Parts: sequence; C-alpha cells; structure tokens
Amino acid sequence: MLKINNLSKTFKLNTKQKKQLSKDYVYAINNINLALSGNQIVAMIGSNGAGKSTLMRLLTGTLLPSNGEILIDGINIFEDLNQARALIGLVSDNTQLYHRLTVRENLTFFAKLYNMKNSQIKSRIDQLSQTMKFNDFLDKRLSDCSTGMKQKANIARALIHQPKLLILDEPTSGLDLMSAQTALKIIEQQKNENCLVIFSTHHLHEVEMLADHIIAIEQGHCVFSGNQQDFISHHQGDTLYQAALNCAQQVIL
Ligand SMILES: Nc1ncnc2c1ncn2[C@@H]1O[C@H](COP(=O)(O)OP(=O)(O)OP(=O)(O)O)[C@@H](O)[C@H]1O
Repeated sequence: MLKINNLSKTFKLNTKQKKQLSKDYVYAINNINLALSGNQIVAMIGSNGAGKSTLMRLLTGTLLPSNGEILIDGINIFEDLNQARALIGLVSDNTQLYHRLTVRENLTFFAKLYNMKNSQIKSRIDQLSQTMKFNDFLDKRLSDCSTGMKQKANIARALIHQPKLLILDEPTSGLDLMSAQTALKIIEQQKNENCLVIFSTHHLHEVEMLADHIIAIEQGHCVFSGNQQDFISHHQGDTLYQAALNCAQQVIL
C-alpha cells in the first residue's frame, strides 16, 4: 500500500549553524526505505529531532524530498499530488479548523475541498458523528468546544473523505486522560476501515495499546521496522520501555 524508496530530506543551515557544525546542510531524513501494507496501525517512535515530523510532512506531500519517492497504491505522491491527497488524511498541530464555524460547517467545508457531493457529505458526517460519538456537539461552534472535542473534530476532518492513509502527528499531545483515550479508540477503529494508520508518539503505552507495527527513527535513519515483539527482542529489552531506551541510545555511524 505504502512504499518509501531511498527517501532523503536535507535542510540548509543558517550561518551560525554552519559555523558550529562545519557543514552547509543537515539530513533530517537519510535514505529511508519502507514498505507497509494497509489495515494496520503503525507507531512511529524516536528521540526529539530524530526526523519523525519531517517524515510525516513528506508522507503528506506538504514537504518535497531532496531525493527518493513515496508511492501510495502505486501513485507517486510528488508527481501526482492531487490524486495522492485524496488518499491521505492528516492530523497535526498545524491542521486547524475554523473557530467561528460549527463542527458540521467545518466538516462540510473540508468535504467540499475534496469535491464530495452534498448527499455524500451529509451521510459521511452522520456516519462519523455516530461512530466517533460527537452528535451532541455537531452544531456547536468550534470556539465553544473543549480541547478534546476539538481534537475529535480534527480527526473527523482528516477522515471525511475516507482516506486510505491516515497520518497523525502526536495526536494525544495536550489532551487529558479521557480525551486521549477517546482519540486512541478512534484511531483503533480505523483499522476496520481499510486504512493504514501511522501515528507518532512519545507515549509508549499508546504504542503498546495500538501498534501492530513499529517504525523507529533516529538521526534521520529508520533503525527498526517490525512488530512489537521483534522490536523488544531486537533491542534486548524485557519491556517495550527498556527496548525503546536501548534503541534511542544506539549510535548511528
Ligand atoms: N525547516 C527546517 N529547517 C532546518 N532544519 C529543520 C527544519 N525542520 C526540521 N529541521 C531539523 O530536522 C531534524 C528533524 O526534525 P523533526 O522535527 O522532523 O524531528 P522530530 O523527530 O519530529 O522531533 P520531535 O520529537 O522533537 O518533534 C532536526 O534536526 C531539526 O532541527
């Protein structure tokens, strides 16, 4: 479903950084190759600055690579961005909704951007509000919604066009326990919707709870791709926590 071939992304350094590091650019993503099938939940883990957000931005086509390609169902997202965007949903800090509009109006607005017909929009909003349980605030203005409600609406926005690839960058960041739990349950449901879900997190209990597959990124490299059990044994840990610590401490030459 998703193929990443020889993917790299460099960023130019500013004058001060150039002096400090004695180089002109930094590899945020360094020659990543991955193949992932659909109908599974993938957790992306890694230290601060490892390259997770950069990889997510590349996956959604919002950032262009310095080298390599990403294929979703055979579509090269950098060559055919419009077609690819119809297959992708993104939830991140930067995907904001309109505060003066209601949840329903927001979802309708974004659905129209995907050229959905009015009848399709209505039935999709009905479906999402039932499965994600937000009937009670569908007609509330975003500005009157709690942080948890807003995140639910944000996830619904990303799902409105039934994407095949759902990307969530730290989806529970800033949420209280109950709201985070709700967001995680919604993510879990997507496995039944013929969707490949990739979420980044620093919370290992979320990985334990949801992930069929783990991708570990360190210093721009993909240092592991496989299931939880293999991750733990590969990094000689008794627990996911210990394995993740060992993984983060490994030096990349
Ligand atoms: N626009 C940019 N210009 C220069 N360097 C950048 C830019 N964006 C990211 N970087 C650098 O690329 C590297 C990867 O950053 P990225 O934000 O992808 O890491 P991350 O794994 O998401 O980190 P965190 O867990 O802290 O969110 C870092 O060294 C960062 O400083």
